[in-house]
Amino acid sequence: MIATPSNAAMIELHDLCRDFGATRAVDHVSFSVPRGSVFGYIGPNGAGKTTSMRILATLELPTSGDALVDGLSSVNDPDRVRGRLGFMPDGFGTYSDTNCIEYLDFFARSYGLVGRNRMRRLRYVMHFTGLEPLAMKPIRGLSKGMRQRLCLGRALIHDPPVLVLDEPAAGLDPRARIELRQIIRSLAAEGKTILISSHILTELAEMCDRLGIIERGQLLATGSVDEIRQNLQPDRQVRLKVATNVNAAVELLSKHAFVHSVSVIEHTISFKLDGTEAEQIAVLHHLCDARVEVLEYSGQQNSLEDVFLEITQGFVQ
Ligand SMILES: Nc1ncnc2c1ncn2[C@@H]1O[C@H](COP(=O)(O)OP(=O)(O)OP(=O)(O)O)[C@@H](O)[C@H]1O
Repeated sequence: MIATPSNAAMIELHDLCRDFGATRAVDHVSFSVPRGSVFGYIGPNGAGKTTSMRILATLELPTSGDALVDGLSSVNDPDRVRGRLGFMPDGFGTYSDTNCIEYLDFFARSYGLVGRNRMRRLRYVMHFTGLEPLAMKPIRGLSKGMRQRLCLGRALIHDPPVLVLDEPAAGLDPRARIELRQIIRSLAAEGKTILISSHILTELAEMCDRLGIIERGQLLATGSVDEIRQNLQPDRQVRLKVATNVNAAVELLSKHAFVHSVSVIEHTISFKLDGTEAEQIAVLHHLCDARVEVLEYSGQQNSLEDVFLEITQGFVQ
């Protein structure tokens, strides 16, 4: 068997389209996710996240384009894709009378795990998800957070290299959300490649290496949080508060070609910088060298909510 290179793309969407009648749910979407990284798929209701994830998970066929897992087409090679991918859907199954261990064992058997290997995987997944104390508890008695852990356990049971998680943080309380973030990061550290969706950018920003923002089936932006923010807001807004001599500070700032839109209110000067972070630091050095008494010097960025609102337009389909 030829080993996949360590930085190879484990998830690839190639010009993926899916129509439902007149609705184009996924509209020429392409992106890739390298091994061991976490890609956040963010978009409002009806954006096309679930449809693209279901295509990757072989539960839906694309109208055109392809979705690859570890280089295998989910259209042409669905059986081998299923062996390499764990899917956590946004809804739970209908097995509420079974207990946790029975539920996981059912899926372990469905994936063809047998003998010691099955028991080993069951033990590992119960331990990893923290469900050991609840092994015998019926699913209907589980909290939302514990159900999500069980559903993640089900996606992990056959030890797939790729995980596709559809809104796993939905409805979780803050503690459960932090725990989920830790679980996701430790899975990525183990080398798993993860595609995870949400409506909310702030919910995923910290746990993802890269993000894709989708609306009405179209991918509107991709990159790290900083890249997306930088593309949207190339100018840095800086706020400077000085103890004395505001005019000297303003004069000094105006000597920098990349400083513009300077405004002053009492001892506070606001300006825009179209330079890099290093240039922002150079401006501060210049002020200090000229003995301007700086009380505050801070760069201001759009909040993640602002970034999301700026990219999306609020269309729902
Ligand atoms: N089986 C289907 N039949 C008809 N239309 C569908 C079907 N599945 C999805 N759609 C439509 O495709 C579009 C994308 O839906 P999808 O569920 O992929 O979005 P989503 O981003 O996952 O939304 P949500 O966050 O609300 O789950 C929506 O307009 C939806 O109504």
